[in-house]
Amino acid sequence: MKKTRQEDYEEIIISHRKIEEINLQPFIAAKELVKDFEIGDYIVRAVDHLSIEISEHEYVAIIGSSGAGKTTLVHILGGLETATKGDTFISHINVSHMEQEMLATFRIFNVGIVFQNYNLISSLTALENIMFPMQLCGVKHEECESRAKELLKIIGLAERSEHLPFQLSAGEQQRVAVARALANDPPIIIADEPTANLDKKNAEYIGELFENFRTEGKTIIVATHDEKLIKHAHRILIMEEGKIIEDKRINEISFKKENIEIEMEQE
Ligand SMILES: Nc1ncnc2c1ncn2[C@@H]1O[C@H](COP(=O)(O)OP(=O)(O)OP(=O)(O)O)[C@@H](O)[C@H]1O
Repeated sequence: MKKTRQEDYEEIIISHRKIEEINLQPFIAAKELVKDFEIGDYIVRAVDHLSIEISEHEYVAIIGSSGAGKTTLVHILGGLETATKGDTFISHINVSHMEQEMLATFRIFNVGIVFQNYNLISSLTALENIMFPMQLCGVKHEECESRAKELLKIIGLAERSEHLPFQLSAGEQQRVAVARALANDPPIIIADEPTANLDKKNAEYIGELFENFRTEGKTIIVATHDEKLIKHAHRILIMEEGKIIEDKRINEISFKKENIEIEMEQE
């Protein structure tokens, strides 16, 4: 359906502001999502008529076997990917039909993203990588630098600000990526297997950082197999073949958590 000029205008306003500032609570909802990938004549259905609601300040871990659709779902919920069918609402704003450029702007203010492979810009130092999202938002250089330095301190890498990604270990690179995700202080953090390439100590550290962000009020959605992240979650979604087959709040699962850990260790 063609949008009216007013709707276009509202989208532009919304995409350039933080959802908190327009007085809407961070809240994510997906309705009847379907995501198909077409490879020639072959269609892979990665997400299959999936609906979910996530409240603000929830820490949600999405688990499930390889190919279950976790990455695809996290990407759609974070506005990184669009669904083939269905709607995604971030704080009541339907982002499913937003134009790519606007969606990118909306994301940069509202969603911090952490990838498995860090995705740092190799020619920029740790400090510059963290400054980058703020620069995209038009924040003044001094302000970007001071916030980036503050974030480097939080992640314990204040001394490494001038180092390029290749001069940092995997764990350090991921910490920089986490700091970058926080640069614009977004209300939502999404992460896709953020500890997959890290050793136990670094994975624990990322788990603790996420736990801190949760207590600060961020909404966190993480696709993971890692118990060190899952143990901090309020809610666990188990996916299979593009569907959520179990949706458990932490108080329901606390006594069953060991089972989940055992299952995962056996994988
Ligand atoms: N870009 C793509 N093109 C084609 N098929 C894709 C694409 N991305 C994902 N898929 C397919 O969609 C399904 C779900 O993939 P997805 O990466 O979301 O699963 P996952 O649960 O995250 O798996 P893993 O734990 O191995 O990362 C898989 O069958 C995968 O092959």
